[in-house]
Amino acid sequence: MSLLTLRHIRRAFVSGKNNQIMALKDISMEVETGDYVAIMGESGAGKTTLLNIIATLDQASSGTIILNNKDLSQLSEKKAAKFRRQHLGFVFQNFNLLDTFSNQDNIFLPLVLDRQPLKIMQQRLIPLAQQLEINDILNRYPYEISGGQRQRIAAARALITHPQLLLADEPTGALDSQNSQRLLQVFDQINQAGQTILMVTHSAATAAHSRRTLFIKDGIIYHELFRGQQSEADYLRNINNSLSALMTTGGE
Ligand SMILES: Nc1ncnc2c1ncn2[C@@H]1O[C@H](COP(=O)(O)OP(=O)(O)OP(=O)(O)O)[C@@H](O)[C@H]1O
Repeated sequence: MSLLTLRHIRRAFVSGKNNQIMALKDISMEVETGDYVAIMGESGAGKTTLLNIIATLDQASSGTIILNNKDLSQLSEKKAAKFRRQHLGFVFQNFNLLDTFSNQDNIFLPLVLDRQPLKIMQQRLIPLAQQLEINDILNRYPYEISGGQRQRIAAARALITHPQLLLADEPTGALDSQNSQRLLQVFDQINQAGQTILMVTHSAATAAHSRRTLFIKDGIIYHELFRGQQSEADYLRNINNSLSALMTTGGE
């Protein structure tokens, strides 16, 4: 079943006097429930713009975006905020945790904003804390823990709402390889358990955990790779080959 549908998404930015930048030119794509999609492309290709539009943090200049039969192009800012909280989970490169809240309170925040009872929050935290190995640091503060631990707290905050779609923008960008692997193993596990994931990354090794990779160039989807039955190593090699072709040829 298609969870997310984008049709002819365009996004223009005006910079300076009469200078228009077409960050997204014509993006159409579908994401099925249970899919794990990586989005790659050079700096300035339009990846973050695309993710922000899917996240309802930005609006397309034209085109439609439908998540679970709901047209997101028409949402007011207030409705979009509620929609984000209830249906989307976010993991960012820089964690975006609040230093004045304990790690546990950071994780609870989306449910607090949604006025969920404490009992529900505590029940949902138990399996997540175990899976993400964060039990020992729940009562500490974000500034008292390592980058890898911070990203696992951020992942718990994203997942505690049981989002229909997990959106990740460079989730391993600030992590060393060991912590990247640890986070990606969790992503693998939750995807195998049915969580749909859409992730922007510069890292081919990170993208090699996905089920398919979309390559964006100059605001369009330029190429797509499916993992299928390939080993992670073969998929990684193909992603690297596609990236080289993307950067050197500049065309088909
Ligand atoms: N608010 C904005 N105002 C003007 N131009 C913008 C704005 N945001 C993005 N752009 C332009 O849109 C294009 C796409 O930017 P975007 O941030 O989506 O690229 P990206 O692929 O995520 O790049 P990176 O990998 O460097 O993060 C770029 O040319 C960028 O300069």
